[in-house]
Amino acid sequence: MKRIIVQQLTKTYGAGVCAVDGLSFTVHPGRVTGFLGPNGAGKSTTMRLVLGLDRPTSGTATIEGRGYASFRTPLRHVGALLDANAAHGSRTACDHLGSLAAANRIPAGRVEEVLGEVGLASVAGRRIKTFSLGMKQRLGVAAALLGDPEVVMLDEPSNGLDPEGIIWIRELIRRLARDGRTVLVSSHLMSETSTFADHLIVLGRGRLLADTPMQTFLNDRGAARVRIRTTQPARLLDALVHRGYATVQDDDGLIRIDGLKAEKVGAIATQHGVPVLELADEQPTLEQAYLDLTAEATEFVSISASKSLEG
Ligand SMILES: Nc1ncnc2c1ncn2[C@@H]1O[C@H](COP(=O)(O)OP(=O)(O)OP(=O)(O)O)[C@@H](O)[C@H]1O
Repeated sequence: MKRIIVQQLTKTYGAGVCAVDGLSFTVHPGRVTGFLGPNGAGKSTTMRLVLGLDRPTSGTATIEGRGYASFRTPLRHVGALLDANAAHGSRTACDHLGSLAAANRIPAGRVEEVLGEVGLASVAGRRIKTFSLGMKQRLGVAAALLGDPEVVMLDEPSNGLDPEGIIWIRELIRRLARDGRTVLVSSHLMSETSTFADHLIVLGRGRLLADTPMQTFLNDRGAARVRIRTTQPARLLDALVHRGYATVQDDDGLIRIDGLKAEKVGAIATQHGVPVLELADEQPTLEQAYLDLTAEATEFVSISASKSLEG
């Protein structure tokens, strides 16, 4: 299977905007690579450069060394969903996919197959302009899958999807990787990315901030945290605060302690004769780890967020 290889990629728009700045990374087959970064970090620009929709100012973005434009039937090698609104609204879903299939020497029967796969079989003859955003997203995914490509790139694929659609796209993404394909998926939704990504590439202001397995990213960035539930929270809180640990108590009596492991908290509880109902180390969330990494690289922070950063 082919890799996406980005080497020293730079894209400057007009006089001042450096959307992508000396970027190098490789997206490998057989796993899902989550592509993360704040608004304006350069994710879409990078994907557009891989697809030959824009020319790099310098550097290269290739499929195993070959530029996208050099493929005579590109959809049989690379499938991508970038903009769900890109399809002509006056065409039917079937016509739209049919013309893509013809241009890429893909058997016409494949159109019906992918429409079924994305759940649009019953609206195949409807004009695309009558589709909801979620339906357009599904059609974009159908176009990406049409040529049974080895490489799949999806930009915000769950945009506009209902809860059932979100589960569907997650499973589809996982399956594409299990098939051995090279899968790059951008998203702003951290909780969702953590359900499908094996590996992460994080951009900030056009530069590479991280290129790492997701579990390593979580372990390296997330602080240790324990949660404990007891019948005597006040007594335990007393003992913990006395030792100088930061604690937070939820309304339902659950206590969270930063910077400690469950073993240590259990020992303190035992020492003070506090009965324990629940005790566990908490896995750091992708959101915490990501915010920690990107705090300094965020181009568009809200006014309240920037005030709290200054404070
Ligand atoms: N055609 C263009 N002309 C001028 N500037 C552009 C153009 N396309 C993108 N940019 C700028 O390049 C930077 C990167 O944009 P890009 O859309 O790649 O970021 P992104 O990470 O995909 O953001 P988002 O998460 O908001 O989709 C931004 O500052 C953006 O304004």
